[in-house]
Amino acid sequence: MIEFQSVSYAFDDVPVLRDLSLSIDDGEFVLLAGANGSGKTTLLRHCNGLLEPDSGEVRVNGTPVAEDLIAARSSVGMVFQHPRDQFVAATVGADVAFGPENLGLERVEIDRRVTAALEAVNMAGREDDRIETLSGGEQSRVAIAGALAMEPTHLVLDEPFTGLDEPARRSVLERLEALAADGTGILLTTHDLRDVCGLADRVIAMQDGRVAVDGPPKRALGKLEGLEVRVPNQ
Ligand SMILES: Nc1ncnc2c1ncn2[C@@H]1O[C@H](COP(=O)(O)OP(=O)(O)OP(=O)(O)O)[C@@H](O)[C@H]1O
Repeated sequence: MIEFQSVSYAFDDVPVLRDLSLSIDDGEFVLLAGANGSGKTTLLRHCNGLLEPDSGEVRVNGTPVAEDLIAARSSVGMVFQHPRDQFVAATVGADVAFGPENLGLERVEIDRRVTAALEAVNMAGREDDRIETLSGGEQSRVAIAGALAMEPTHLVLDEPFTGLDEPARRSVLERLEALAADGTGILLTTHDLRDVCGLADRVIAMQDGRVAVDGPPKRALGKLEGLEVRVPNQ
């Protein structure tokens, strides 16, 4: 479970998260929507301690993030908006292995995780491919594999569909659906709910650093007017 308890955060004295409380259950598939600048990315970056609240607390599986950064970073896999900026190695296998290597795991366990993570994103056997030669969709899936290799309880993705064409988008969506079905909690930001909200358990929309709407998609969709979110035709 990821819990935000009265979290406030400001960049240079400009409030971005305002007394925000929220909890995300294990296995829940949550869409985080809202206008540009409403605070979505800032919220995500609190989930594994990339940012720390000015006040309030974030807990992952019961432990305050600030108390145990390694536990938070192992439990919450993070996939950033531009996966290209996230890669640390030249080949797929080396990149996906990087996180487990940093946990100090045995080689055999690292290899097992890399194999499983690449299978989970439909990239099995592509360890030796150079990342620069992959398509955008394949790069997104490798970035997801890198997060999965940490065997997180939650996967947090910032606009994972940016720049992807329809087949790539579909492929990433299918992977996320399969992961959610296997019990991984998913939290993803998007401005466009049109083909994701069928997969989600819950839609949260932010406005000015606060939760403006929170509920199951059917209930939330009717309340999003004015929040700059594309919704399916109803
Ligand atoms: N590093 C930073 N320094 C100063 N201000 C920042 C920084 N990062 C974000 N902000 C500001 O914080 C506010 C919230 O930004 P954030 O990226 O969380 O919004 P968002 O909802 O993810 O937006 P988008 O949909 O455009 O990605 C914005 O006003 C932004 O300008």
